[in-house]
Amino acid sequence: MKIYSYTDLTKQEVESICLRQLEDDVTIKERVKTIVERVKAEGDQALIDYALNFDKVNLDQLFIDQQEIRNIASAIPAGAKAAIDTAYRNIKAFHAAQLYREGKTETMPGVTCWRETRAIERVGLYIPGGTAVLPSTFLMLGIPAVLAGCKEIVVCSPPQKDGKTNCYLAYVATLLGIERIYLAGGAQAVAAMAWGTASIPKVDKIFGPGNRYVTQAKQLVQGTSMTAIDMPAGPSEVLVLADETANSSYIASDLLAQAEHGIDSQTILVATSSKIIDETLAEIGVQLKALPRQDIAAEAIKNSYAVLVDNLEQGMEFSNMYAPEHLIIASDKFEQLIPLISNAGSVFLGNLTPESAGDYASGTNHTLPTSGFAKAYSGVSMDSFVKKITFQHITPRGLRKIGSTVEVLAEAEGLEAHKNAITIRLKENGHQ
Ligand SMILES: NC(=O)c1ccc[n+]([C@@H]2O[C@H](COP(=O)([O-])OP(=O)(O)OC[C@H]3O[C@@H](n4cnc5c(N)ncnc54)[C@H](O)[C@@H]3O)[C@@H](O)[C@H]2O)c1
Ligand SMILES: N[C@H](CO)Cc1c[nH]c[nH+]1
Ligand SMILES: [Zn+2]
Repeated sequence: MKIYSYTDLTKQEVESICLRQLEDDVTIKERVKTIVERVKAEGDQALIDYALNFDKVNLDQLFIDQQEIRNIASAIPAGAKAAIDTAYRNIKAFHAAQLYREGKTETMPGVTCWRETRAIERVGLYIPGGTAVLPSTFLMLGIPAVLAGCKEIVVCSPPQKDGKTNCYLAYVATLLGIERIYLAGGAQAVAAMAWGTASIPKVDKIFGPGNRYVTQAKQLVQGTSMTAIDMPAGPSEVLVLADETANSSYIASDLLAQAEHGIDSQTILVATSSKIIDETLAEIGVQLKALPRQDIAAEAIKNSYAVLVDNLEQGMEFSNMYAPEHLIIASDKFEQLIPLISNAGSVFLGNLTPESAGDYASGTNHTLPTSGFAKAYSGVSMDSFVKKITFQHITPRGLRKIGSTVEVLAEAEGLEAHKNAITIRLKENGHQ
């Protein structure tokens, strides 16, 4: 882990840290373009070939059906079933609370405007399954999709070694009432959902996190097919902002939790003293040894940073520039920092609030913007699965009230037909 002093960094150095530019980004872009083009041209056959190539699985069918999902789900251990049930309830409660009906506004007497919500009809959920299968992501995407009332929910996840999916994912499918899981991963799954293949239906919007291939593919299909995406939700990131009230063992555990996702995870420690940084690095060394995925985590930590700041406010200034997917404020003084947060995907307050709680079970969504996109995007929520359609209605009184305003503005823009759409109505209704 490289250690910097914030005050010694030049503006360019800060910008370069915030860029998270990884060396082979260009190669990934080219590889993804080839994969996407091939799926578009060859459909299912390309998916079968890529499953063999990347996932080392020979597939004779690209999905598992409801009966098979039920069979696989029945093997889930009781403890895991109970934990998934609890997470399901909490995530559902938090998302259901986001469902509210807006009122109507009378902008002028007789001119009424309002919005109504409609579900996006066909949604595609990508559930990562490369280095780890993530049933938690299935909950995070499936619960709001079902609550929103999406008619068709297409689920893709990489095939596992036995050419199927695991019991945790299958159990979540039964909870959500999803009857089919498509066995496709990576950029090829994203391309399949964007254009459709003989087996996998085309969708209107693709959701879900994934590695750099998945994230790049989502960004590519967004610009080239009639498919929207939730946001770029790539390799996991955490920024821990710590002061002397923090516990270095906890900080180390939070950094390692995201580091174990993949070697390109970004784990940043911003601390108000070098003592915290030194103690955390020592703790990381100790805790790493006990991790089954220590090689992955060690590599991610090696590529990460610690930044020494003068105080928490300066730390927030850096954090806002970095715009982390997850921000943990490891300080008892978190209350006073909340108003200073302008860019972050999801925030974890105080020393007893680990990111893992939000990753799995507290209720908030863990599908969040990475790579600095937290400056402009929100994480997945109920809003992601719906469109808001505006409506308006004008009465005779309203027409009289608003008529001349529209006529004058249309004339100012030189758009006579626009003006006439008002004038003709005013005349017919005897007002001019
Ligand atoms: N931002 C978020 O909200 C969020 C949430 C959860 C997970 N994540 C991230 O999701 C990622 C999951 O990654 P993963 O790899 O475990 O699973 P994944 O499902 O995203 O990717 C696996 C697929 O990648 C493809 N692939 C692998 N190597 C390839 C290569 N050399 N060329 C082309 N394609 C290749 C394969 O098709 C494979 O099936 C992690 O980086 C994790 O940090 C992010
Ligand atoms: N930390 C991930 C989001 O970046 C979500 C996750 C799923 N499982 C464990 N963690
Ligand atoms: Zn995580």
